[in-house]
Amino acid sequence: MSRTLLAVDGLGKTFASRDRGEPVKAVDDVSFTLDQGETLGLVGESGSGKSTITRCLVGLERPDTGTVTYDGFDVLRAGRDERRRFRREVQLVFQNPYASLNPRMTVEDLVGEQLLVHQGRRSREGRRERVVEVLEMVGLTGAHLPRYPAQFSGGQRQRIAIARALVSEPKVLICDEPVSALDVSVQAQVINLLRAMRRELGLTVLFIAHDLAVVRQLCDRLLVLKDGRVVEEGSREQVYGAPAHEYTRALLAAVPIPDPAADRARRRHYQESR
Ligand SMILES: Nc1ncnc2c1ncn2[C@@H]1O[C@H](COP(=O)(O)OP(=O)(O)OP(=O)(O)O)[C@@H](O)[C@H]1O
Repeated sequence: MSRTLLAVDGLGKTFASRDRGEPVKAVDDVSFTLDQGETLGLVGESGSGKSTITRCLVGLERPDTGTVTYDGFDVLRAGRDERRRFRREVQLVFQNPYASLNPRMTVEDLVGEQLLVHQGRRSREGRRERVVEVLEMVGLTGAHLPRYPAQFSGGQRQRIAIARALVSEPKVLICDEPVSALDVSVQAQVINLLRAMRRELGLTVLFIAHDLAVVRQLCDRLLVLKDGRVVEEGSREQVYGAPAHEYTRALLAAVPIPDPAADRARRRHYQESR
């Protein structure tokens, strides 16, 4: 039986309105679990509450209600040691690699900093060795160590951000729209990298996105959010094959989703008709 690594129960967050109108219920009684080894997609349009959930999960926002449990302990009320463990084992990859990487730091320092924070015992040489190892895992090399973020393309910067997240050997990766700031041609490369990392490192992934075509390529299970509430939850096959909620059907209708089975059937039909 699979083991639950992260559990969110009854999460709620209301903000005072930015324009002095009605308060905004950004997250409304959201519950879900993330099992070890699985990739769960959190999807919904802009404003559906995805970022607020992520921010509550990693402690950047304090929820009004609910609990977040990681590997058996209550994250929001954890002691120092448990909080440190959570910060090491649960890593984030953000949407925008242009904003998330400090432009004044070299690749060696950007990635190595995470080792200092989480595993301070290593020597400078030991850190460099591990940084090179993880750069090679994401398709970069030791030659990139002295370079600055501005010397890289968007896709390469996201590889650096992924290396930074992976260097402390996390168990869970939370990816908040990790490819939506990238060109479509580069998106596929980064998705393939994430897929390979997940397989090779046995990672558990929470993948947040508004693009259902991207989510389909990666996720085993999906949670569809609307106005801060979960309106649909199911396996990839269920949600894409037979969406139960009107809102999910509308989301699916709005994006061209590649469907290999339908493409094969169309090709067969074409060949047979010739
Ligand atoms: N600090 C804040 N103050 C007031 N309202 C906020 C705040 N943060 C978020 N909201 C509101 O909460 C709702 C959910 O926002 P959130 O950013 O979580 O959605 P999202 O699905 O991540 O959208 P996006 O994809 O655009 O980031 C929105 O209506 C947003 O305007």
